[in-house]
Amino acid sequence: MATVFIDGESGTTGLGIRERLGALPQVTLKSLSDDRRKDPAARRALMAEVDLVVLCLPDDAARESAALAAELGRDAPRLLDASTAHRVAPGWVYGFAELTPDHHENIAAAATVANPGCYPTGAIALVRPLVDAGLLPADYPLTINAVSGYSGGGKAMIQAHDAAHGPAFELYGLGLEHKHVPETMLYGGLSRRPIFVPSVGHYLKGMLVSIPLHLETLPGKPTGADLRSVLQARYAGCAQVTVVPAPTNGKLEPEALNDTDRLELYVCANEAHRQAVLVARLDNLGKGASGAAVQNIGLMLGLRTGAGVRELADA
Ligand SMILES: NC(=O)C1=CN([C@@H]2O[C@H](COP(=O)(O)OP(=O)(O)OC[C@H]3O[C@@H](n4cnc5c(N)ncnc54)[C@H](OP(=O)(O)O)[C@@H]3O)[C@@H](O)[C@H]2O)C=CC1
Ligand SMILES: CC(=O)N[C@@H](CCC(=O)OP(=O)(O)O)C(=O)O
Repeated sequence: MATVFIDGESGTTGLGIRERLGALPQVTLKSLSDDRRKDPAARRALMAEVDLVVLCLPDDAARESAALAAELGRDAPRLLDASTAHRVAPGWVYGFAELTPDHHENIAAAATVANPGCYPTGAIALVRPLVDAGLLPADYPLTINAVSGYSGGGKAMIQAHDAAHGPAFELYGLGLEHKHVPETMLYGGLSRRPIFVPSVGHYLKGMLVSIPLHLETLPGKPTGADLRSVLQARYAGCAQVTVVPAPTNGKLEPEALNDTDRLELYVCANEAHRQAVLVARLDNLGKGASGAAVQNIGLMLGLRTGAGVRELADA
């Protein structure tokens, strides 16, 4: 039996993890009472009792919590951080299990794992195999467009949209400093900073990440089918990631994978115009947050969660 403490269990991501872990008989969840859940001494004491702590906190609180765990020295539990605080930090393993064919082994062996951002999950899944295959140069001038449901902004944005019927659609991050760009570059294998244009719609959850490409500008002038076969080869056998044929009606909407932990990848190409758009679809609270976290918890604790990657799924 493995013991887990979710620090921030009443937040959006924490609730999703708690719900998923509640269905796993091999895991016992430990909690603090409401009046003690922000008390550093109480959090550190509970950390000493468990195998794994999941941080579902704002970045500053996640750094504070990781420091509390480090104070326990040899008794420190393993950590999985859902925030942005440690995603490109030295010593932390990036928690995108499908990053490379054997990356799930790095997660399984790690003391500290950083769960990916929702947008980078889609962008890295599309880009990294193409960079590794030499079809997309690391310094290609990429643009990444994306739309998310408002739950991506946590409790504050959910309350704002629920209370006041927020804007139907809004571009944001137009200062071009979004917190997800560093991890997208590092784990996407990109040397040139992509232009990232996120947006949020007046719906709860569901995400599309899309990347336009001029095929003639890529090395070897590939077809859309060439790009698709690289993605298919990379994700063959992955339980959560599927390469799907382009929609025949030319449409994709963001909510189709809601309440699943799946990620769908598309290559939508027009060979006459030599243009393509890569698209990733996911539930930002599923594979974009809590679903990925439970996949990583399963790898770290050696549990069968039904969310395996290749060998783990077959074990
Ligand atoms: N929502 C999403 O789609 C995704 C979110 N994330 C990341 O996960 C993390 C959590 O996000 P999310 O769940 O959306 O955020 P929420 O705002 O929904 O929840 C955050 C939780 O942390 C608690 N908290 C804040 N400060 C402290 C503290 N000092 N000590 C203990 N608890 C504290 C809050 O308490 P209180 O209830 O009192 O406010 C709240 O319950 C963030 O870093 C976010 O960036 C990652 C991927 C996707
Ligand atoms: C709609 C919305 O506001 N989305 C959030 C990202 C959500 C998320 O992924 O947060 P992490 O960085 O912790 O992964 C944003 O753009 O800041």
